[in-house]
Amino acid sequence: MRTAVCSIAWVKIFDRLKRAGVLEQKLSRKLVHITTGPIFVLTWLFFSDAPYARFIAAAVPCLNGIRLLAVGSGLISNPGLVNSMSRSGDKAELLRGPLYYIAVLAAVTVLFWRDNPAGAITVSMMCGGDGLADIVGRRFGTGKLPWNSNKSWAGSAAMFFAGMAMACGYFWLFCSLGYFECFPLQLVLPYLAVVCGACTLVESLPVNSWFDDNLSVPLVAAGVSMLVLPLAAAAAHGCSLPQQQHVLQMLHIG
Ligand SMILES: Nc1ccn([C@@H]2O[C@H](COP(=O)(O)OP(=O)(O)OP(=O)(O)O)[C@@H](O)[C@H]2O)c(=O)n1
Ligand SMILES: C/C(=C\CO)CCC[C@H](C)CCC[C@H](C)CCCC(C)C
Repeated sequence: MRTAVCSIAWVKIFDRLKRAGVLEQKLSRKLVHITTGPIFVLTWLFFSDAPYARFIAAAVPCLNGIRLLAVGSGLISNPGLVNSMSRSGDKAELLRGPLYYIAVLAAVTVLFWRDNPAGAITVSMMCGGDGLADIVGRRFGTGKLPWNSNKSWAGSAAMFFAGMAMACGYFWLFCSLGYFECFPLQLVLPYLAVVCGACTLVESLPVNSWFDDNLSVPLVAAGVSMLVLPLAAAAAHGCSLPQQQHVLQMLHIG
């Protein structure tokens, strides 16, 4: 309940800052994008160990989703929310990017929760990575990517390193709190780099008009994490490359 109230208050704070002229619309929207997901992941730490805790936590994005559905479809009028969450001021936009974002938060909460790093990695790439790509790319993105003139090397580099830094932070935090097995960070880093690299590549493709970044990036982050994290675990337990391939075969991937 407290988290649900805080989520509304958090979005309102950015709306006020935008109205006061402290933040411009695009930046305010991106800061909401960058901060809400990662703060929500931190609230997971306040839940009990009960098996149903993840479902209670997932109620927060679900309630926000119902609110977006109601406003986006015109059932409820909330011009403030429409202005701060949409690019063009069109309420129907709430039913795309922002709704996908919330659906991803609900899905990773239920599917991965605190015991699978894939969840925190997915949120890191969708929020920290994709969000910073926009902020850095718009300001310093003069060198454009050869395969997409809308995206830049600076934006993609920011996405890769910001996503990776955030994922490492969560990895360290969740390990120190005993939610998943601690491996040396230098061992996990190459595997994490594969996940972040794949997400960065997908985000850079010129497919955004029909495949929203808030869907493509999390899908790739979760999928590749599930593929490489067992390998990282196997390597941490001293398995050789052939043994790691055996892990893949056991997962029906090799
Ligand atoms: N790898 C990237 C990603 C983004 N950008 C910059 O950030 C802007 C917005 O990118 P993006 O978020 O993909 O665009 P939209 O989907 O239109 O915006 P939003 O995510 O806010 O919906 C781009 O035009 C570009 O200037 C960039 O330079 N390099
Ligand atoms: C603008 C957004 C995405 C477009 O790319 C982000 C939309 C954010 C939502 C409207 C609010 C989401 C709230 C979270 C589910 C919970 C946050 C909890 C917390 C305590 C801040």
